[in-house]
Amino acid sequence: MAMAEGETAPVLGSVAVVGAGASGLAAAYRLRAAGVSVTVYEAENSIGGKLKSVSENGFIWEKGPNTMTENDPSISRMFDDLHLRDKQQFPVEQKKRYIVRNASPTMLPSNPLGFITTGLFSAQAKLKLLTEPFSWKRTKAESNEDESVGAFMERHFGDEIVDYAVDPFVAGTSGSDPSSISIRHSFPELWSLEKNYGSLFVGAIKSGFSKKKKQKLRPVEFEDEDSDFPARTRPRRGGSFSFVGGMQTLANELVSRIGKEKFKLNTFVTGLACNQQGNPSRQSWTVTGLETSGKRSKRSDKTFDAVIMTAPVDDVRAMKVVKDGKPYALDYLPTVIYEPMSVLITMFNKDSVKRALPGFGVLVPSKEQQANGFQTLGTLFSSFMFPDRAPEDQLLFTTFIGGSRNTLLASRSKEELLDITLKDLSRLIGVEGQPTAIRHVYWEKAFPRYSIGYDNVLHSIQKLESDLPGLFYAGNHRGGLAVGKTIVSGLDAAEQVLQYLQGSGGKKVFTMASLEQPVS
Ligand SMILES: Cc1cc2nc3c(=O)[nH]c(=O)nc-3n(C[C@H](O)[C@H](O)[C@H](O)COP(=O)(O)OP(=O)(O)OC[C@H]3O[C@@H](n4cnc5c(N)ncnc54)[C@H](O)[C@@H]3O)c2cc1C
Ligand SMILES: C=Cc1c2[nH]c(c1C)Cc1[nH]c(c(CCC(=O)O)c1C)Cc1[nH]c(c(C)c1CCC(=O)O)Cc1[nH]c(c(C)c1C=C)C2
Repeated sequence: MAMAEGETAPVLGSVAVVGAGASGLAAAYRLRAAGVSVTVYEAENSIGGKLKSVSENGFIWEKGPNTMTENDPSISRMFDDLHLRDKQQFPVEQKKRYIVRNASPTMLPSNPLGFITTGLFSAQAKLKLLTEPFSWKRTKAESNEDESVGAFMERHFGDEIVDYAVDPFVAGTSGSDPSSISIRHSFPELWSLEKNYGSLFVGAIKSGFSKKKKQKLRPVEFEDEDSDFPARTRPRRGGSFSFVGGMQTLANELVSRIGKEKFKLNTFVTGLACNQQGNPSRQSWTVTGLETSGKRSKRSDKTFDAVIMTAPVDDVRAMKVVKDGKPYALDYLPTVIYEPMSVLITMFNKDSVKRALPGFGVLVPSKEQQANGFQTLGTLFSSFMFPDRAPEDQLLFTTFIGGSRNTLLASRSKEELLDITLKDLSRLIGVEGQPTAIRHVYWEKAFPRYSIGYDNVLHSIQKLESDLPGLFYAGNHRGGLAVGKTIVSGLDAAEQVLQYLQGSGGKKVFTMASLEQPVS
């Protein structure tokens, strides 16, 4: 519909987004693109949530995520729209990853020949893996009840693969351990493979499991005269990546598109009120925020058509919610277990590291902690992955300590954690002497644990949304911990809000001439 000179596009509605992490920013970005007026509430003094890059003295290091993957077309569309392609940064070495075996970093095989020759697994373990289609145990397969990742994978591949592949992978992607997390919620694709095919091997082949992961990405759509591929068909680069300047660059690009003026920083949302009397209508939501500046706090109430909530479930439970004038109890929201994690950043002169390894990083299995006294979960070779993260003569490492395995270690002091880190790095990569600089970040609630019985959390979130029309939940408490998954979660919530504003699902809430303005 053409607009008269000077006429502004009709505001399609007003939405509050609580939380300026990856999911909240993605949701706000999508809503703005569709012409919705957004207000983003953020308790902290900065945006990004767990996305926090620090640039100082020639180093760039991450408090939270170091990399992400582009595992959904909606992320690709967002990157193209934000012109992020030329800011994407791929690690120098994607594949070289190490797992400690017999106290020594051993490269994880990345192809069939490597698998045959690797010293990471014994011949029996290799045989067990190769004969999985015939040897996997069906005990739990028929039942629908949940199962731990460890028990599931042990049924298919045996305990050595669990100890030296599954255990470090789980630690390195969630800070948890195979016996504590649910297969159905942590690796739903694997769970479905067993349901549909029994053997994971057979299922992966028949379902094109790995091909499907690659196909999810659209070919790149831009003219590039010196490309090897004809323009418009060049496949997207796979694997994990960061951005020039660190992961915070993604958050900053989203904020500049959304508009800084849409953000209320230092504003903790303490309460929500919805007044619909059973009939969702415009401006039926009131958000109460407590803005802190120095020692002073100021309460503010503002009304909206809908709310997207990305705060952790524990924070939501602490909020005061009123529905049609009566208190709405949130005590059905279950307590979520969170993995604590300390991140220790160390910088060294290059000549202090006698056996530097080329690659992504090294993971320490639980068995190696128990048998050989290691105490770290793993270390990213940050400046090897991204050489611009440290001055030419320095090396930057990111070490993770804690998680479900070493809960108490996570909250130790920087000095104690440095001592633990230096001991492990000395044995693994020949670090000598003291680092030139150290940084320490402690995340008390680094990751929600997708434990067995996590259905309770998911069902309670669904109840929250169905009891309170116009409230939509997004973030890493469902759909996955990865940055990419939380972005998709935020984009999905925005799509649901757009449908809600249009009044689909039976209840006509608002009529709009044109709902969606395509994301350019
Ligand atoms: C140390 C670490 C390393 C990681 N590494 C990786 C990695 O390499 N790759 C990867 O893909 N993922 C990684 N992750 C996971 C990923 O970073 C997170 O899962 C994801 O960023 C979470 O995004 P979110 O929007 O769900 O939540 P968050 O980023 O936690 O954002 C929620 C926001 O809500 C705000 N908030 C909470 N309560 C309120 C309130 N009442 N009012 C207002 N605001 C509120 C918070 O301040 C926060 O800013 C890592 C996470 C950590 C902690
Ligand atoms: C040693 C501990 C950790 C390391 N990174 C994290 C922890 C707890 C946090 C983390 N890293 C990734 C994710 C997203 C997981 C996902 O579902 O995609 C999270 C929450 C990325 C990642 N890290 C590793 C893998 C295999 C992935 C998935 C994406 C990719 O393949 O790159 C393994 C890994 N993590 C760490 C190291 C040192 C390492 C491998 C050597 C550190």
